Amino acid sequence: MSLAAEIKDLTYQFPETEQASLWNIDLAVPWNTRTLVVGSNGAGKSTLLKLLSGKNLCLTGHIRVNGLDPFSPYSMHKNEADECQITTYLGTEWCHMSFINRDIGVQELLDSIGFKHHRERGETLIDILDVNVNWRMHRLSDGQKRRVQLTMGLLKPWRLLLLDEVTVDLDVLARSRLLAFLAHETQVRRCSIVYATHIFDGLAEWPDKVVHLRHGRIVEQLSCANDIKFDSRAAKNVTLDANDNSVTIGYAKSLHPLALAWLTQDENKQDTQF
Ligand SMILES: Nc1ncnc2c1ncn2[C@@H]1O[C@H](COP(=O)(O)OP(=O)(O)OP(=O)(O)O)[C@@H](O)[C@H]1O
Repeated sequence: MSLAAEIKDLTYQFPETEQASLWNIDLAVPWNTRTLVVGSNGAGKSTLLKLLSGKNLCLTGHIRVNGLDPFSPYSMHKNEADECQITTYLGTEWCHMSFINRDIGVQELLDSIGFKHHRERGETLIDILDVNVNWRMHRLSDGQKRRVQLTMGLLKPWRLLLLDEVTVDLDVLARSRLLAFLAHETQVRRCSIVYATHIFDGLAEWPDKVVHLRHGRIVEQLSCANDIKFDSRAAKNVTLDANDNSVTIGYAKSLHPLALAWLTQDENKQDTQF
């Protein structure tokens, strides 16, 4: 099978709405790749990811994940031959689930979803996301809850990971480590990631492809290797070349490197100061 996901001529309209949220979408997601989806609020990013995850039924167009219709009950969870889930969708809806605010321990939650079968992955994630298994959910900050969500959501390996703006309340250090872990996953095993976000710090070299959604339509698809150049001497922040569809990005002012350095220092000082 040559593609992790494939969408052809997909138009999607929610029931009881007057116009479609996605129009004529064509997208190919090869194996071992990372695709970043960029677009304004309401552009259709979540709708696209939910269709790929099989949460919504698509009646027009063609959509396949791991070669199967994601809405079919056969394709949803397990790949018969291995321990992988076909898709994992992680979105912000998790915050509204009732158990998030219950007096329940993190280890108990992890055990309930099969931590002992995926102990090595689980321990790596706990480490990366700096989760304390003795935490009680009802006493956590939003960012700590998000770390638990990600540890739980990423515990079982997947074939296609759909990330719907779930790094928004992670600190820069946790986010940077998570992005590195995810990139590594796509390099060492057969899987791919589609990630919709509004936060671009630390993502310059992360994706293979950047997809621009505007009002439900894909208006640009850039290959990071072929179409995007970073040039610190460029006169403008961004130059879009209409002839060959390429982009040159100049020096971008950002406090991200400073925040990353400070949090790394904070972590090293934690043990000695307290
Ligand atoms: N359940 C729903 N019922 C009807 N319309 C919906 C529903 N969910 C989303 N829409 C509409 O579909 C369009 C795309 O919404 P979507 O949530 O995919 O945008 P998005 O790009 O993820 O936005 P954001 O950046 O704000 O999360 C919007 O016009 C929205 O109003």
